[in-house]
Amino acid sequence: MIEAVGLTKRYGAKTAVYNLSFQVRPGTVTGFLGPNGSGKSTTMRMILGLDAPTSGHATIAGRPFRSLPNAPRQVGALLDAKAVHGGRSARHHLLSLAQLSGIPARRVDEVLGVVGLQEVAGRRSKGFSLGMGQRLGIAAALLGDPQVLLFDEPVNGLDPEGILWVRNLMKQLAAEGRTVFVSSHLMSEMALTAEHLIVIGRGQLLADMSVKDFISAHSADFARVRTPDTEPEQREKLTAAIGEAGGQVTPEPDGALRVTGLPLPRISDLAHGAEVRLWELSPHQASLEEAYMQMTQSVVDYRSTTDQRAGLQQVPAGYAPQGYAGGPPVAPGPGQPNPYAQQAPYGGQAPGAVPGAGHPPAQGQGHPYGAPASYGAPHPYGQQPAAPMPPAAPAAQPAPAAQPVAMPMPQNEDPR
Ligand SMILES: Nc1ncnc2c1ncn2[C@@H]1O[C@H](COP(=O)(O)OP(=O)(O)OP(=O)(O)O)[C@@H](O)[C@H]1O
Repeated sequence: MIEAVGLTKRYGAKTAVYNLSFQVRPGTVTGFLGPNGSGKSTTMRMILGLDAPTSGHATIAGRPFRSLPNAPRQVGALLDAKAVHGGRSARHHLLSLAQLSGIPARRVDEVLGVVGLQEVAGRRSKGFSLGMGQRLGIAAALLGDPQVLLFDEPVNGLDPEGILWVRNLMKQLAAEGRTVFVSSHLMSEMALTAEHLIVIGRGQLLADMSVKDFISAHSADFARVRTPDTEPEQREKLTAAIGEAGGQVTPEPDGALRVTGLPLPRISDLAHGAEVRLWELSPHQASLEEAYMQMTQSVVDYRSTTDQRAGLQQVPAGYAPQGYAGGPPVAPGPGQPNPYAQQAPYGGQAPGAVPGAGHPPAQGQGHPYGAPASYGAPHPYGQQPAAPMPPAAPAAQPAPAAQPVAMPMPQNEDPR
């Protein structure tokens, strides 16, 4: 189990984490959510003894990380996939970690197989893609077969197959009774992977509860209603009837109506009474993403503004068709000179060009990781769901936040 008690971290005037208390229990995947800069990585660093708390403490299995005997055999972590010596091959990177922790060398090939990197194990990791680096980081976390695992955005850069694999890996690790604490910004993925959530905003606890409870506590169920597309007056009649009956109607992008505040049979009766035909009337539960957005909208620090393209609205005559309203220059009208005439089309392929080194393999060719053992065949971390976990208590108060930082791996590197 991981436990944080009154964890607080200040960097000068900036409070990154404030009075954070929670437990991450074994046997379930616990998602760690929060907007950019909310303190997730800082919290994980404090749990792993990489940052000292300003006050409060964090323990793993009842002890601070730094006083755990042979910590790499008890705790595995992926914090920053780039924190590897780029000149070292994947195998050598893992071998050096194994040697430092007294882990047998044969375990290296096991974890290379689990993450699907056997084919590139001899390649220097500096040539690895983002996703390959993530896989190497996950391999390092699994090396000591630890009971407690922390993953900071493990699916970052992974392809859909890799994302599915990580999801199943996390669930399997939890089903084996391990403690799995994983941060992610991908809400749809979290909804499929985690059973329990710890949500923070501006360094403070916003929620500590099951995914199911979180969704029902922070969003409303709704009905989707669709009237015949060809008869907009039917839609208007139904909207009016629902409004008069106290329901709230929001148009959906696809033309349907989202109705809250009325049960489905009542909506059906109202439609019948207004002589409106229905093409759809279906119950819906809000997604984790909707619930998360609802809860965290007041603690988001970094918001985009509309791109006004100041000073770029006026495109020189002859460079844009009428009605052009910003964006990159476009092709000239007929009879006008084309300033890009000598350039190859963007993204296009010059006549006679052939794919060179670095192009992805064509369909049917081997995967660059050549990973039958991990991609297709069953591996030790299969597909069983994790066991459920009871909810714990929430708490909260606001505090400031700023820029995210890169994190080193909790291990000794040996740069050559
Ligand atoms: N070493 C540091 N010095 C100063 N400020 C820091 C340091 N590390 C983190 N911070 C600040 O602490 C806050 C929390 O950062 P942290 O990286 O923990 O957030 P996060 O939730 O992991 O963000 P993201 O989701 O973007 O990765 C940010 O405001 C960040 O700028």
